[in-house]
Amino acid sequence: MVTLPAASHDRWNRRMPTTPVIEVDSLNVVYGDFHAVQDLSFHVRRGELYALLGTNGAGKTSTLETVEGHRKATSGTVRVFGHDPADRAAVRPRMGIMLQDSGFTPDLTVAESVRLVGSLTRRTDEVGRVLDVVDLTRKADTRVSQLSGGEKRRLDFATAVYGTPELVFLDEPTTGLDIQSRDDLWSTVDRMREGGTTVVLTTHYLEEAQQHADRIGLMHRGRFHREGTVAELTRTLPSVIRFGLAAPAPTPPAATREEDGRYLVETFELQRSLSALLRWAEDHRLELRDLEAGPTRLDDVFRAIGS
Ligand SMILES: Nc1ncnc2c1ncn2[C@@H]1O[C@H](COP(=O)(O)OP(=O)(O)OP(=O)(O)O)[C@@H](O)[C@H]1O
Repeated sequence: MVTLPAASHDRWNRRMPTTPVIEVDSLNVVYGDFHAVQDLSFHVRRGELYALLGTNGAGKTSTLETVEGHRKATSGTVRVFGHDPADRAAVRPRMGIMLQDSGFTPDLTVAESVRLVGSLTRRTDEVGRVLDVVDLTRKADTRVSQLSGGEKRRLDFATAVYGTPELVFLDEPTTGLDIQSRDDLWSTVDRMREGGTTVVLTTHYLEEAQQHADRIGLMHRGRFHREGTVAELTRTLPSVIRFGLAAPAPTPPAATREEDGRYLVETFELQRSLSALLRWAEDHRLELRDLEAGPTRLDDVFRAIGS
């Protein structure tokens, strides 16, 4: 079971100054008679990694498109570096956006595509440096149409890396990447953050959000279901102990049987419940098979939505 990165909250409290890079206040996005984003407010501070997560159709894309300046708010205010994001000249050179598909022209080479990022964003960088960071140096002269899915994703990442912008949006950044490429991407993001870059992340890989985010906004049906640090989001749910028993065995105390025949103990006192269970197993000379014990994971917070 995953152990919570206890450092996350502390790290954020210790190191993050309070200057907001993104300020969203009472944002509403309405499509026809459908209210997709409802009175949403959140701030992202300089240097913070903020993960906007949520159920399908929760309104994440609508929110991000508004913050990125691609969509107009129906009402409410959005400020990026203190500017209206529609003021592209003021905002765009300072932010890098890694979309789910950047839509690079298939006939351009990788190097030409990266160069194009520079001229479109008006940020300065060395094409060679960017290719090196996203590990595409060997593919510099390859056409975009000939890249593998993972290589295309790394080229998408170049849009966020080019010129090391102050603010980076990563939309499902690691989808389609192998483990090595994922680790490399996160190392690059970590290095950018050490230099002060602010990151807004959306992902369906909750473990990545749990591991890397300072704070999480968890959306459901246009609103925040919860918002806070990973620890704050998971603290309100009990920790869990799961194990199996060789039949026949007496029912262990405080445990419920799950559909797969394993037992589940939910507790707000993990250490005490675990030692009670171990004593019980010892007394009955029973083996607790595939014993797992740990705090609530972000997955469990998601599963609790609507329940
Ligand atoms: N242009 C549009 N016209 C009408 N409805 C829209 C439009 N764009 C989005 N919606 C609706 O608004 C809601 C929020 O959509 P949005 O794409 O922002 O959600 P999301 O959280 O990004 O979802 P997912 O995780 O499924 O990508 C959905 O119910 C969607 O069908």
